[in-house]
Amino acid sequence: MTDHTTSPAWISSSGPDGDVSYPPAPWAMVGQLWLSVLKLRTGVDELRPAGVYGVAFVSYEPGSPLTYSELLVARLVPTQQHGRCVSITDIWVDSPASVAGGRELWAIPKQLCDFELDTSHRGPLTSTHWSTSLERRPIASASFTDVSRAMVRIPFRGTTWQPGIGDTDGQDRTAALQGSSKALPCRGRWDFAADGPLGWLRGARQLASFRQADFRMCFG
Ligand SMILES: CC(=O)CC(=O)O
Repeated sequence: MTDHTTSPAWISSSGPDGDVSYPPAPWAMVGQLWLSVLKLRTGVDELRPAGVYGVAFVSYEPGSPLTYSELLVARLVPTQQHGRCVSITDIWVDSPASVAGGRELWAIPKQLCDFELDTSHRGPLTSTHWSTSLERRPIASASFTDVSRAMVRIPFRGTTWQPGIGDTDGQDRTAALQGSSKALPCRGRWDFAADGPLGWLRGARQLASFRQADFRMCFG
């Protein structure tokens, strides 16, 4: 994890994990993303109803203003102003600056956890294993094999909508995202710890997985 905090334009914050500074919006990020789409039969609460969810591991790499790992769960929600938006229900990163920036700029409810990432290449094939834990207790792990690096770059765009949180004084926030990546379906297998914060996804049916290799994204 590398936080570059020298620019005076960065925003200082006494975030939930101590004093940090983070870049102003938008964030121009580069990295790697692995996403699986799951169908949850039984809702958990108002924010997590039955339906289709995306669960992803992301590595924001050098070239990004903040570098960190991320685990997120999101679903599509209808909004009046922006149509269907991505809404993140659960998210962890390993950068206190990213926690503060995500929460204060966009109401993204980031928390901290620990990550392990292991990636290896054989020819065009990439094999990847991710795991996460919170105070040594597992949250989720996943393994993927993909050939996305061999794909041509294709554009993507979207909008996130987040319900208000304390860090935004209860105000909803939206953020535009757009970029490009080398994206293809891949093989993915997830395990959610039964007694962890994503245990509610254990029974969800996995529908498909995708890898976005070498993405470039402008967020916010
Ligand atoms: C730029 C971002 O905040 C994206 C994320 O970390 O989810």
